Amino acid sequence: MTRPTTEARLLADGVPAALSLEGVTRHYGRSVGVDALDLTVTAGELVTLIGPSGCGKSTTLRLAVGLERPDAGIIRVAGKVMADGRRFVEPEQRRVGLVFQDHALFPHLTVARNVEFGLDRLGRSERRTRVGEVLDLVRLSHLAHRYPHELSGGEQQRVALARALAPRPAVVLLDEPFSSLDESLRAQVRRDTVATLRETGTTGVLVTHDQTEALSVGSRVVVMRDGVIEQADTPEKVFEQPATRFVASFMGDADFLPAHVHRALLTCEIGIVSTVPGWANSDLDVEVVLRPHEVALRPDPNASAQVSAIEYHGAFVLHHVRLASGRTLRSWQPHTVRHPVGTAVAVSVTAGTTPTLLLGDKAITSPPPSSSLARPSSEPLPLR
Ligand SMILES: Nc1ncnc2c1ncn2[C@@H]1O[C@H](COP(=O)(O)OP(=O)(O)OP(=O)(O)O)[C@@H](O)[C@H]1O
Repeated sequence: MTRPTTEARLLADGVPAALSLEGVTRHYGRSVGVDALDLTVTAGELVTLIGPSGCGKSTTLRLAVGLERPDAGIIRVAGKVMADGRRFVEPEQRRVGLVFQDHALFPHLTVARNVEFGLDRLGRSERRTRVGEVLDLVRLSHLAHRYPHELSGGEQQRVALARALAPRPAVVLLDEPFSSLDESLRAQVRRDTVATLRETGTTGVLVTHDQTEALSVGSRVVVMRDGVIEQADTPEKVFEQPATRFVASFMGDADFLPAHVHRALLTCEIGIVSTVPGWANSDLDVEVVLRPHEVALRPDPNASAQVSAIEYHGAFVLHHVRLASGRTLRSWQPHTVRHPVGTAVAVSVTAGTTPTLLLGDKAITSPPPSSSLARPSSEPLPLR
């Protein structure tokens, strides 16, 4: 990712970014926590942070909240420097709220006292008013006098959110806040949490392991790997236009086939995939990324591809198809369609698909100069 300029750390109307990390590095001996990380979260954004275990998600949160000191780089909250080579602001002075996976409520304090905990700078009546406001916000006023062990997991999570929001932080960091909840509760608590953050215009950074959660919750998705950001983009771009091979395979299922672009026509083992506008004069070997929802199947006794496995997922059935080359593609089919293992199938790409092309491990959107044909052709023929 390119380093943000000073301007990029400001919103158009001059409001500073809620959180920015510039060139932030934190190593632990020989292992990399984060490495020269640049991340800017604008006020009101809800960013999801995702990546494989050990990629530096928690380190990023710990640095932002002040539980870690960076080896290098600058961390700002609401435009103010929290950490750089000289300064280090303690966590309680940062205006950064934190919600943990295990909620981390004080077991000996009631709900109201838990929420009141970070409000010691307010007078008693202001504290009470604020506690009432945030408990109303998370719809828990009626449980204000209960203790954490008298609450469900979802209610505990709402108390943790209320406690984080009470001091009006510039940004709330949520470290896998739903992962201790069972699946049916998780979706509801997630919806409530996102609604509360949006309703209050709170800036949030949410760490998750769950690709669907990252895509559905975030206004922007940040994909990390080995302490660096691979791609930070809208959910649609991260899924539909992954910047790298890693992002393509980490954010959803993806298969890769050797392919060729010649005069804007993209072909691979299964035939013509699509046209590639703007590549009229190109001749280049690439790889094409195909996701299972983009792959269509039709039984055809003369076809060389065969269904090699099927997985029933409820609403959809995932078909694994072995191509003549021995490579495998996957295809989602509706639950009413099940081609038994061994069925010969014709494989094609569903209409309207604009697949990602890879050159090495990077996606390419325009033809490299080296791919140019000596003799230019006219524009590509449209596909029928
Ligand atoms: N206190 C520490 N001492 C040594 N190494 C650490 C320490 N904290 C983190 N690391 C290392 O830094 C890297 C990033 O860790 P981090 O906890 O940020 O990853 P993560 O993306 O949050 O992983 P997970 O998804 O498993 O929680 C890992 O290689 C980890 O082993």
